[in-house]
Parts: sequence; C-alpha cells; structure tokens
Amino acid sequence: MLPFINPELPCAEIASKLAAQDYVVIKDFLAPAVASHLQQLMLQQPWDLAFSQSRKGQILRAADIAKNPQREQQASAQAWAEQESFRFSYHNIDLVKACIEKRPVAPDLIALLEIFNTPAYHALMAQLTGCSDFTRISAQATWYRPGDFLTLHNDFVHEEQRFFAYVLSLSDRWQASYGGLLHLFDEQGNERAKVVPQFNCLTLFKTPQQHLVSKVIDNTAGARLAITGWLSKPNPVSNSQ
Ligand SMILES: O=C(O)CCC(=O)C(=O)O
Ligand SMILES: [Fe+2]
Repeated sequence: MLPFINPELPCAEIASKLAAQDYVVIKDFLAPAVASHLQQLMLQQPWDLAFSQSRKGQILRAADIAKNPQREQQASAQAWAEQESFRFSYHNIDLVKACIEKRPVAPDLIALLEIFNTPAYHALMAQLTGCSDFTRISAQATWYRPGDFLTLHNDFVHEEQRFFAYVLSLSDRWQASYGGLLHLFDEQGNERAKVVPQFNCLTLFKTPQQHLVSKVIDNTAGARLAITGWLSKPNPVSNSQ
C-alpha cells in the first residue's frame, strides 16, 4: 500500500503514546533505502536561507547566496543578535513553492510532497494521530547548518489550522553536543522532551505546542537534515476589514 514506509510500524502503540504525551518519536519510519536516497538528494540541492528580521520571515535565495556568500553569514548572525524573542535562521527548500513555481528541485523531493498528500498517507497519519480533520500536509526540506537555530514558538498561524507538526529527521551521526535538538514544552513551560536528530526518525507532535531548535555549533560531523511540515486545514478567508 505504502511501499516507502516501514511495514512494521507499531501503529497502535505510536497512536497511544502520541495521545498520552502530545508527541511521539517513531524510529525507522521510511524504508531504509528511501531514507538514504532522500538524504543523498538533499545533500546535493542548492539551499535557500530562511531568517528573521524584526519578527518577519525573509528568504535569501540560493542563487543570491552563491553571488554573495558573506550575506548568508551576516543574515544568520544578525537574526541571532536581535532583541526579538522569536528569531530564526535555517536553510530550507520550500517543497510547496518549489512544486507550484516549478523550481529546479530534485523530482523525488517534490514527489515526496505528492506522496504525503495521497489518500493512503493521509489515512496512515489519521491512524497515528487519531485526527482526520486535516486536508493537506505541507513539506519543506531543512538543513540547520552551524549557527542556525529556531527560538521558542508554537506553530500557530492565522491562515490555517495546524493539528500536528512532523519532523522527519535524515541526519546521520548526529550528537546531542552539536545542538540542533528539538525541545518540546508543556503548557506550564516545563520541558517535556529533547529530541536528538536521528536518521530516519519521525517526530510527530500536537500543535499548538511550544518548541524550539537549539543553535547548531560550529564543528559538526554530519548534517542536520529533515523534512518538516504540518497536518493542517486552511482557515476560511475572513471578509472583515
Ligand atoms: O526541525 C525541527 O526539529 C522543528 C522545526 C520547527 O519547529 C518549525 O519549522 O516550525
Ligand atoms: Fe515549529
């Protein structure tokens, strides 16, 4: 049915863990060959830099980074140095935009977005989350390189209702001391989990929920790669002025 997914996922156990703790970490999510293939593709793509400036999201496109590599370092360092509480800097490929705008991204990465939006994959996610209210699953590829980070936020946006977030890690040989950990917090602000990136692990968590990605240190062996997105439903456009 879904040949790219590990056929032996303990779905009932995953669903009950997620219901009980609002997050779950699923090991060996994809068929191993698929995970390795995606990782290799990701390592070969040109990457944009997504960063914040006065709370606003900005994108430095890969082509502009190639022309002026210093700008990348500057943008990332400035985002970190700002006074704002919500700040971020990470490398990404927005697969939704890449698909709509026909950007030259590896076709198998775009195919992933399509696969995530098949009825069979939606049914698997509904089984794991106990939620069938979502109508689409978004996807972006991310690479947190040295200096990259994402401060505390809860994934709430006005445009859509996000029921669950997912992070499919494709990081190899990652160690906790490198940073790049996903920290999840409960309603009282207590840390409920610290997820160390692990190859082919899918973290699913309920949203809104406070979380952050700690800053990646300078010398890492391996790349903090992931495919991330949300199980969501667009909100009706408001007509109010
Ligand atoms: O990559 C992660 O671990 C989480 C990313 C995240 O929270 C986000 O993109 O909103
Ligand atoms: Fe998030």
